[in-house]
Amino acid sequence: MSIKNICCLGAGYVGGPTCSVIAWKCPDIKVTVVDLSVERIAQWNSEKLPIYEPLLDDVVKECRGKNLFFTNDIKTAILEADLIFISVNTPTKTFGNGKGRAADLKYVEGAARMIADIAQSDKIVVEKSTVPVRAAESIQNILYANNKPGVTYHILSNPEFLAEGTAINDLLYADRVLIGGENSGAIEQLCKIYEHWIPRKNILTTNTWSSELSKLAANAMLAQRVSSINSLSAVCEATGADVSEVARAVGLDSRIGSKFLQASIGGSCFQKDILNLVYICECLNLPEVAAYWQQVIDMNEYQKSRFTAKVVQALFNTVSGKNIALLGFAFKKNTGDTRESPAIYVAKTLLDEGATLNIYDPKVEESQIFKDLTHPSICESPEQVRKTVKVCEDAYSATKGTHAIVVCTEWDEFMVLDYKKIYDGMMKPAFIFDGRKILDHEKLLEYGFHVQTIGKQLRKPTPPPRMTNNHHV
Ligand SMILES: NC(=O)C1=CN([C@@H]2O[C@H](COP(=O)(O)OP(=O)(O)OC[C@H]3O[C@@H](n4cnc5c(N)ncnc54)[C@H](O)[C@@H]3O)[C@@H](O)[C@H]2O)C=CC1
Ligand SMILES: O=C(O)[C@H]1O[C@H](OP(=O)(O)OP(=O)(O)OC[C@H]2O[C@@H](n3ccc(=O)[nH]c3=O)[C@H](O)[C@@H]2O)[C@H](O)[C@@H](O)[C@@H]1O
Repeated sequence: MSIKNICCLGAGYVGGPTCSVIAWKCPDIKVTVVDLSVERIAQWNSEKLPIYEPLLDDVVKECRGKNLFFTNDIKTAILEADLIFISVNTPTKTFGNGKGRAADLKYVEGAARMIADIAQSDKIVVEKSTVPVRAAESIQNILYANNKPGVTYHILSNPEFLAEGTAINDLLYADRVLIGGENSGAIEQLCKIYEHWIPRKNILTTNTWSSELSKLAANAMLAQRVSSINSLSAVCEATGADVSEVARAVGLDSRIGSKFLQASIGGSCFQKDILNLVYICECLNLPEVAAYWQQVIDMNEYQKSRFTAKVVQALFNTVSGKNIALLGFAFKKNTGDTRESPAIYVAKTLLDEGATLNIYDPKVEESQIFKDLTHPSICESPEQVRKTVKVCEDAYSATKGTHAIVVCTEWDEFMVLDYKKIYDGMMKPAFIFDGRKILDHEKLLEYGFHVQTIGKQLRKPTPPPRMTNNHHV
């Protein structure tokens, strides 16, 4: 038997792009993506997709209505499917045991219960969400606790390694696809799907627990590199070394490699997975291992707070009553996702210090910015946030009349702005804080900006020419 019908539970940043690519590459397979959210499914069926991801629109347009469907009819989709991906969210728990660290598996459990309630025939159930090691065991227990006679489930782990902003390319040209499981027949069926476009040598099969742990390990090691270079950026600022030069020199060692060595104001999505890894290590009574990975998270937090403290300090230790422009709100370029975005931290700190903010991001909706900044964990007074934050249409209107600019996301368009024009429209002295190291700092200094960035000391701006008698007309 080969797979003819796929259902994906969860139409998010993973379920949507992954299933769109599967549908595109496997025209003989019907792919149905379902979600509990009526609004999200309506967006997937509209002209404006619920997530921004380069190339995604093209792939969806190519397949939607042919062999790719988005629906809230979860029941029919599960009944028809031979294979079901669980791609639901696994956020950090906000309550009870493991609060603030453990992954909240309620959505995974909910998905497993739905399958158990609805399924009438054999299913391959594929865990695509990022989960703690041995989560597949819990899924299996739920499925078999409600077992109907004659229905067999095979549970596989198939973690996703795509990064937002490059999801389609990551899916099309994956370094590897990882499939963990115990049933060789089920593994083979999933391999066959990927083999439509991924060379067999790049499809790795392991036992279930190795697969689950490899996902957390990959994210932990990526995060560790970012934390390592960020820690060195502080040393650079204190010594006169330049972190970009250090990263280049270090990265040319083929054992180290040059990717993922970009110092910045701090990372994102990683955080929930490393927190989860730390929690698992503690539960396994491995405190030294837990402390090791905790330090990776702590360094990320330190980087955010260090950068924001520098902003306040440079602005004469007070931002109260000052108007500051935040360029970028997404956690990285080419996505509208703001989950764990360092911009939220920067905005919160500046608002707490009494600043007013103008925020501009090319892809984050105004409603999302206010949702993030008025979240109870961020602010006590949503009214106050609404009074002190303005979401702007473009970078020029956001920066006009402000005392300072903070670049929070590395959007390409921020590199090519007319900074002379921006400087002229700002209060003086005009400050710019490049949290992503994307701007031409020497040019900015020439225009008269006070410039600060990560991992590099910059000289003072050239002072304006002194007035002499010759200048009087
Ligand atoms: N965002 C990313 O770049 C990556 C995320 N992951 C992992 O993939 C998983 C999903 O992440 P995202 O897609 O970003 O989350 P998301 O929050 O964008 O999407 C999850 C969707 O699942 C839906 N959902 C929850 N319970 C459901 C149920 N029982 N039936 C149907 N739909 C249900 C939610 O309504 C939501 O729309 C997480 O475990 C995440 O850690 C893995 C690799 C990359
Ligand atoms: O499991 C996940 O959620 C995904 O997490 C990351 O993907 P993502 O968070 O989308 O984006 P990254 O490109 O990894 O960036 C994460 C953060 O680190 C920052 N970063 C990244 C690289 C770098 O060199 N420096 C740096 O500061 C980015 O700006 C961003 O804020 C991983 O790269 C994916 O492989 C993984 O599938």
